[in-house]
Amino acid sequence: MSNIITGKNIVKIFGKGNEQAKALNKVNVEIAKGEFVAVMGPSGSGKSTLLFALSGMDEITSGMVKFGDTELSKLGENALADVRRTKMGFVFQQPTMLRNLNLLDNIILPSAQKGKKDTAKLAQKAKELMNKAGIAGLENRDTTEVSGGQLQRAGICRALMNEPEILFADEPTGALNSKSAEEIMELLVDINKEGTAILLVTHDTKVAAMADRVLFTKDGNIASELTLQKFNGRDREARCETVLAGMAAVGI
Ligand SMILES: Nc1ncnc2c1ncn2[C@@H]1O[C@H](COP(=O)(O)OP(=O)(O)OP(=O)(O)O)[C@@H](O)[C@H]1O
Repeated sequence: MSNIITGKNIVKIFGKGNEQAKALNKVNVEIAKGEFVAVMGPSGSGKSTLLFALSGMDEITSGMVKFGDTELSKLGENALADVRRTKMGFVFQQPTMLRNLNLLDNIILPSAQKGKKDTAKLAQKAKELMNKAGIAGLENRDTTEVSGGQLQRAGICRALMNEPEILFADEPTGALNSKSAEEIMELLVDINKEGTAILLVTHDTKVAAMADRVLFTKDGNIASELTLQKFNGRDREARCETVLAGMAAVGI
């Protein structure tokens, strides 16, 4: 299977002189098209830095990141922004929404910014996604009038508006209770089944256990990885135990 993301010898150093921190130290990583990969590791081990490097959100110090056949560092700022906007989706722990817009408008806003697309079509698409995400009927709600889980689902709908090839998610369930976290994960599993690759950073074993593969980071590198069967809605406990054993094996 061909890769959607290929990272080779990625080094990321923050700061200068005595203040330098090597957040990534020669990381090699490949993500196949349609694959669901979770990243776990101790705080400060480089998980978010890796996600930012692989998505072209942050420049790397050395090494290479490819999206398909395109080397991200060779793209100009506008071309890189275009790849991110049209081929990648982003979900963070706290979705950033504009408070003076309702949920539907927040979902379509980034896609509407280009000014070329028909707003009615975008609204239709957003409604379809909201339906799929279980938040149909909340279109006109203010962002302060929905739960954290509903807001995160809206954030995921927004990330899917452009039908990305890969979704980058940094602790998408980190601010949610366990029931909402599970619902978000089920939504991500469904999205992945439809073909969108996912790279997800998490501290939660249950969340990582739904991925096809788990990368364990330690001291700025991938210390080990675990390949699981495609999640079929069953064997959650056994999968969690496998992930826990994987963590223990690398001492995290
Ligand atoms: N903007 C920055 N400036 C300086 N150092 C940074 C910056 N961002 C991250 N770092 C450092 O890089 C290392 C990796 O950070 P990163 O945020 O990737 O870790 P993480 O595994 O995602 O941690 P957490 O689980 O706590 O979110 C840490 O030592 C961190 O202090």
